[in-house]
Amino acid sequence: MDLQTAEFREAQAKIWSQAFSFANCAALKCAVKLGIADAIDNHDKKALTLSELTEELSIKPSKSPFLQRLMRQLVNAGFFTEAKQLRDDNKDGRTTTAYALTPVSRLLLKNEQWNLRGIVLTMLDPAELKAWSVLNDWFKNDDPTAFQTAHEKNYWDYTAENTQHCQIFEDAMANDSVLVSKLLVTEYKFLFEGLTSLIDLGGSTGTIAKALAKSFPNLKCTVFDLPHVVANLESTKNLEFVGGDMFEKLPPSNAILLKWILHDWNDEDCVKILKNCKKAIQEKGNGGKVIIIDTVVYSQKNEKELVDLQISMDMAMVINFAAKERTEEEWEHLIREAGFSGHKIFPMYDFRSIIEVYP
Ligand SMILES: C[S@@+](CC[C@H](N)C(=O)[O-])C[C@H]1O[C@@H](n2cnc3c(N)ncnc32)[C@H](O)[C@@H]1O
Repeated sequence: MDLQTAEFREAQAKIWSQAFSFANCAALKCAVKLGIADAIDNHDKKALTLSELTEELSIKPSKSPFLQRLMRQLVNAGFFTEAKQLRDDNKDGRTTTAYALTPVSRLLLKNEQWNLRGIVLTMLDPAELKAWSVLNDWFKNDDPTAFQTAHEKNYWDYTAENTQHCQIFEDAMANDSVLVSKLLVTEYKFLFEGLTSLIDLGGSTGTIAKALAKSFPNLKCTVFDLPHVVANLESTKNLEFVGGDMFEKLPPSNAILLKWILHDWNDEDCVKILKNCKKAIQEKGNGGKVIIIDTVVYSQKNEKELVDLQISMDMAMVINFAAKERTEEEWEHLIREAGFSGHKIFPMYDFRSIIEVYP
């Protein structure tokens, strides 16, 4: 092998950089856990020097040089930026470097309504990473999922038994649902007009159902999720929480919303869930619909970052659930198999699409 060819250099550089690509993820998680974005944002100048950041984060002064290295990693990855500012102690105009937020790190702020802190903490939770780390073992054993190989339980049983994992998972779901709710009650309001009842199946702690119940006071919204998820959640005038199993009989309803549900299940289970939904809608009478919010893989062919993300999300579905993200053809097949008469796809926002399904 000729070590001097461009091809060889590129190949070995690619392996090195991929083997270290976890460093950006780990640094991002560390930034969330330390609260770096909030420390910067809470400061009057909206920028902090290394010594100020060391103090604000209560970091041991002896570790300050290492904090500088973490910040370099985070700046290099585009999470933060470096700004020049006048030194407080210097009257001759000398400047010092201070760290400031970028549009990316604004999404790590605790009080930012669109924050994605839960997504970062869930995807990089040790329980999730352990499942990725046993993927090779899983390919050679009989376990249903790599998550099962890692934890000897399926994802939902593990989450039910681990309060901390349950909490960060629910936070992650709520993170995404804030954005989706906003779009549903504005740009996609027409989907809900005329409906009298809706079940948000697997609706977690109800972020979307709450937004719909508020925007449509005459729509009776029900969040139907596993009993431990909805226990102790307070119902209001047109919003109620019901604990149960989506594979069992569902309450009759005009419409059923399935957001990020079907990608957690294999085709056979999806058909069971969809058939269950159809029964619940038909029992209510008057048409009705299922509204699926999920990924339609490769629908943004020209946007490499989104395609990369969808491929990685698909791997996460393999690892946790032996399930999948689906292409338009795969969605069509599922919907037909479940006995629905038709559907329409609306590309919603980045990697999210809405699929309106008619009984
Ligand atoms: C990926 S999360 C989606 C949550 C929510 N729809 C959202 O997008 O924010 C899947 C949800 O399905 C729920 N779930 C899993 N198995 C279930 C079952 N057998 N019956 C009812 N809900 C279930 C989980 O508790 C979880 O809240």
